[in-house]
Amino acid sequence: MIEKEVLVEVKNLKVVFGKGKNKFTAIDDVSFQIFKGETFGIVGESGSGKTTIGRAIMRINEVTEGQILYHGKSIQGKIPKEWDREITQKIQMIFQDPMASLNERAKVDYIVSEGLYPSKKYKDEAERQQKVRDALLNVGLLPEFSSRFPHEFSGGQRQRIGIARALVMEPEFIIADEPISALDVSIRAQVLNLLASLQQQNHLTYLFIAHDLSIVRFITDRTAVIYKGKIVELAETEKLFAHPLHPYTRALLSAVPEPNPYKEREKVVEVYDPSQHRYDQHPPSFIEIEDGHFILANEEELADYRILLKMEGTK
Ligand SMILES: Nc1ncnc2c1ncn2[C@@H]1O[C@H](COP(=O)(O)OP(=O)(O)OP(=O)(O)O)[C@@H](O)[C@H]1O
Repeated sequence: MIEKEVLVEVKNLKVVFGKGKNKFTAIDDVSFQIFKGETFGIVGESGSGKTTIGRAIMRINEVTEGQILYHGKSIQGKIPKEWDREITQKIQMIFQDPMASLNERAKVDYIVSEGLYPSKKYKDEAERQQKVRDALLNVGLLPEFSSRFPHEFSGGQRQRIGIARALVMEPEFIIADEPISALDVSIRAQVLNLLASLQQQNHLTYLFIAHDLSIVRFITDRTAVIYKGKIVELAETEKLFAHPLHPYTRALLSAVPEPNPYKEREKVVEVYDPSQHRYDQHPPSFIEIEDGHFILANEEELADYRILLKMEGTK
């Protein structure tokens, strides 16, 4: 087996918002690794905690318990200044809504440079401007656009500006939080293809957050399925789609429209009922059921899943 280099490791992450009666556990004991060069997907319905995980890695959301490691080193709490600067540069985020995430009063030049200014990654003004021009070109925009304001652009172009803002930092790891879901259906594929080619050119690693399974299937290598703050299943994307084990994953997948209209009629949409698990007496843990395939289950369920896997394997 090829040894995979772990770039990001999230260990037993817990994020709790609020205090006292308003306390809300948004992320509960979540663990996963992201390998260098891959696209790792997190998929789940609205409010399941996808963005909270991304924001915890970006150090926007505070970690209540657990650890986040980058290249094996902690990125939380009190860390050396040099390391802080390095991860601020290397980890970038692309946001969901390009209409809301760009400063309307600033020109593109300033928006794209925002991360550059404190990073000291350029020696003079000419070099900074050159970096902005290169970033714009890399995302398929004209360098002259740097003197315009966000309102002069379409949704797709604005998202390209958001991508340029991340790219100009020469990142290694990009968290893309539903980067195309706010865009017109007609331009989604262009932006996805742009992200894919930038990954190739710049050897990037992506954490791709989405609720749309067909996009996840298209772009990710491995996928984690999240339900109410817990990852219920994680596997190579093709495997997950071919042999989903957890009832929540099965329900999610059963709701995806089939490309073949004749097959659609035969398809049974499964409904997930969380009360089917008897976790009061036998709590679950996140277990590797086969190589690289993890599932949230207790002992009893695990035995059932093993049988299911064997049956699917012999089909
Ligand atoms: N700063 C906060 N304070 C209190 N609750 C929060 C905060 N941020 C997020 N939450 C709550 O945590 C839960 C998870 O939110 P999160 O945004 O991570 O979900 P999501 O899966 O990304 O959903 P969406 O697809 O709608 O963005 C939600 O119930 C949300 O209301």
